Amino acid sequence: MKTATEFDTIAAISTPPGEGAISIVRLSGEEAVQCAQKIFAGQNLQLVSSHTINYGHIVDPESRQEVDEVMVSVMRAPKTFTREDVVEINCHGGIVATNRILQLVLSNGARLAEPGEFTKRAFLHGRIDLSQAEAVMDLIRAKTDRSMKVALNQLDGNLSHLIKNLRQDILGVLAQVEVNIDYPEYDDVEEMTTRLLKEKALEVRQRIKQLLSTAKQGKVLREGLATAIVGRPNVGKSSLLNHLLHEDKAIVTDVAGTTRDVIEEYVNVRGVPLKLVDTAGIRETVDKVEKIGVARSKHAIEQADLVMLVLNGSEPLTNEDRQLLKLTATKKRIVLLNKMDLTRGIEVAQLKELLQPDEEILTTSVLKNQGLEQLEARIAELFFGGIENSQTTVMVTNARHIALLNQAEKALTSVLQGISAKMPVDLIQIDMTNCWDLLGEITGDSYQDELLNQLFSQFCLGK
Ligand SMILES: Nc1nc2c(c(=O)[nH]1)N(C=O)[C@@H](CNc1ccc(C(=O)N[C@@H](CCC(=O)O)C(=O)O)cc1)CN2
Ligand SMILES: Nc1nc2c(ncn2[C@@H]2O[C@H](COP(=O)(O)OP(=O)(O)OP(=O)(O)O)[C@@H](O)[C@H]2O)c(=O)[nH]1
Ligand SMILES: [Mg+2]
Repeated sequence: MKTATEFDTIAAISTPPGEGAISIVRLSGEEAVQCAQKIFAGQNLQLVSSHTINYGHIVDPESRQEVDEVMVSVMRAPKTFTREDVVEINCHGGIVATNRILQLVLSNGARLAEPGEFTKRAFLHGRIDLSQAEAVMDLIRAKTDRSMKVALNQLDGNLSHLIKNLRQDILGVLAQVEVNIDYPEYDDVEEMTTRLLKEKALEVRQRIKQLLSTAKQGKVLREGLATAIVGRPNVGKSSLLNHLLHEDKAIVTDVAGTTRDVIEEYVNVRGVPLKLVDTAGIRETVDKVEKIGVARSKHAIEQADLVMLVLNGSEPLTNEDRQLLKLTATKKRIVLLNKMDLTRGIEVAQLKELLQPDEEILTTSVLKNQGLEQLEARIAELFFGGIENSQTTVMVTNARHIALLNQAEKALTSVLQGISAKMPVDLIQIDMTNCWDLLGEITGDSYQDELLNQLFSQFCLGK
């Protein structure tokens, strides 16, 4: 068998598997048009203008059997997704027709594309850089409008521009340092040179730190804000979870201690991705199973980005409530007075003394569906209040980028340490150059084949 190369004409089904209105079999490479022409009855695809879509039929050249009625797009290099000749066969979306067309293409000069190979070619041919290629995948996987915007922003090259500018700056300084060393014009050239390096290292490190701070927000966008619903037994925690989920996921009864284990669910509240964790009510308990649940609730509080502390508004504050208030005091939290449909039994003034001075209390009745709009608004406010507008700011969301930025930051710290320790300039230069290299790995200005293989293998087939 011939080994696969980056020069082969590749083909894959680019639409999701299964039944659909239309499916696309995509080809890319030098022989894409010729290959499609062999199985196409209609216009001569080798003669049609580029970027046209052409009606016709797919015919098996061996059996002369008609396979499907199709529309075929012909897009010639270089203005294409891969910068190679691209042909897209738009067929009827059945599994059989689509697979047969793929088989025909494969027996007429194309080989099956590896996952992500189309996008890999777009990268190898310089249409997009590595961070943009990674954004393509993020875009497909995006679960909310917000994370979609962040990915699109990265696909548009905004992170790339930022990184490229930083690298340009570093390169400028490195060049200046070379000149100073080779042609010392002044006596204090040594001092001038280190000052230059120091200024630039500080400036770039500041910008890297700023980028890294967006990573935290990005993690929330991707993974959801870990939100623990806590409170003593029977206050309505599971009812609240069910309300936010719009389904009866957790068992709700009037028996205290109903929830025994931690329940985790993902919801989207006004564009905020929440990873909701319903916990067992916390109280001093003798029941062994419940005890374990309580320990897990405490753990859930520790892990949470946000805590919703539910109190029963119809009863006086208990010791458990006070303990929970204490346990969650340092957390970002929303305090809910639930069961407001019943007569009020809680002393609000007393409760207020246990809260932060500016902390609001939300009154709700999950049973009567009251006060829950305000809760949703509060969640959105807490979340977006801490997040900069991602349409204008670049956000770093990718683990590989974060790791490289952290390393680049360390390299700059070494530069600064070297300067304070009065190390020779050429040693300091090494750290600075290292930083330049590390940043280059984000955009793929320098990369190893192994990385490419690993990255693109995570893509969908046909992408
Ligand atoms: N049918 C179809 N739809 C698709 C894609 C595709 O490949 N085929 N895409 C793929 O995933 C996405 C669109 N992305 C694309 C990005 C660049 C180019 C492209 O041809 N770029 C050229 C020329 C641009 C121009 O004409 O101005 C270039 O950048 O040189 C095409 C598609 C989503 N929709
Ligand atoms: N009157 C009133 N009853 C409510 C309200 N919210 C929940 N309940 C009721 O309170 C009882 C307990 O609700 P759950 O949601 O199971 O409470 P929980 O906090 O999950 O309880 P545990 O799992 O035992 O810790 C159920 O009978 C609910 O219908 C409310 O706003 N008003
Ligand atoms: Mg419960």
